Amino acid sequence: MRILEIREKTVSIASPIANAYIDFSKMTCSVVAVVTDVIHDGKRVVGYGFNSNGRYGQGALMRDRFIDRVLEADPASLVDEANDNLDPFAIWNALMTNEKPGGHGERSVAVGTIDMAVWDAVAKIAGVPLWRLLADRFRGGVADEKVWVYAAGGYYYPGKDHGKLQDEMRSYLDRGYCVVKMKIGGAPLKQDIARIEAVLDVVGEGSRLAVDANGRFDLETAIAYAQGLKPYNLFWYEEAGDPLDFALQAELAEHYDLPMATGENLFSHQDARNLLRYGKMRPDRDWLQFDCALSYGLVEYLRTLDVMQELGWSSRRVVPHGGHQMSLNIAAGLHLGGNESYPDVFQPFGGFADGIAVEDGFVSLPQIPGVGFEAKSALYHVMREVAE
Ligand SMILES: O=C([O-])CC(=O)C(=O)O
Ligand SMILES: [Mg+2]
Repeated sequence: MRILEIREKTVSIASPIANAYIDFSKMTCSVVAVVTDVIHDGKRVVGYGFNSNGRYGQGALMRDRFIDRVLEADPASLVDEANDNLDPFAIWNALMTNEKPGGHGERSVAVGTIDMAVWDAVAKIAGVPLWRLLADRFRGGVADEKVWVYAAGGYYYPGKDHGKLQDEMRSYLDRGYCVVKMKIGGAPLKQDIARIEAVLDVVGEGSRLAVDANGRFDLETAIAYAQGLKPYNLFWYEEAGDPLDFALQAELAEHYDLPMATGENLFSHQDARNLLRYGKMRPDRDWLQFDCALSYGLVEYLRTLDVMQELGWSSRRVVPHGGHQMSLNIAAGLHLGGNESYPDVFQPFGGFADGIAVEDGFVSLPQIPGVGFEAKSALYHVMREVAE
């Protein structure tokens, strides 16, 4: 059993939307195909992956060094004999050969995307959905049958008035979501408060609305927003300050005792550990948003979950960023708290399998082998082209 080829194609996910920090007018995303020599039911097993929005395509890094390290490794060293399958941990070690620690930069995105495709292949070779494989290998066979999801959107874009923002949020509720998320920090506080009130008119209660500042604020602004947001009792206040400014996060906790969330831009278990050690995040109410596709993949995610456990955090406090099916599988198989969803933006990479409806804020899982990409036809169409 061996990997024959790893292909990458960078595709556009450009759109006119903006958060408080970036616009997505030139956003791209890597799609990866890991082609194996395994034939199942007359068909070659190919694993697929893609990186989450917000970081750009990583084809150059993959071609410069990561892909060759896997292809040049002794194929026997990449096989897990006990499970008669490819070994994602050995493949991860091959990917990271001659990489120094620290300075995680964006190589974690390149590795995370390839790792996603490896796990897709591994679950396909095993003939089971990835969430089932993860529950069997790491959680004594117990998987969640459904996963809580929230609808992320509420971006800034030209001409988006309160009416359009309200229509967007109403359409998420109509599609079965109970909690929605909107951007803040791209307009002055007063205007953002008016946007929040407009959305609350639609969703009803603050407990059904999360807000995301995308790391825009300095401490003073973060505190001013905290004070402005407090009366609304929101679901969470996300990424107020720079993702690596743990002192800001810790200080903000002195001014805001309601739930906060962060972590989507921490790309390693060491960075996650620093957040939990120094950021004064509170395990009884705060949320962590580490995204495997950006942070060295599932092999590293298992380490991050271990770090959380060591520091007294339940895995139920993680709701990953990225709105992708890989995290949905991890959420169900490894007992996370839920998953982000982008019902409308970042298509065809956002959203879940065709025909799986959101009911009372929960989705069920695809039953096909692998991550489930083949059950989302618009996405699979893009992926298949990379393998062909
Ligand atoms: O706008 C973005 O970069 C995405 C984001 O922060 C999120 O989904 O939480
Ligand atoms: Mg965010």
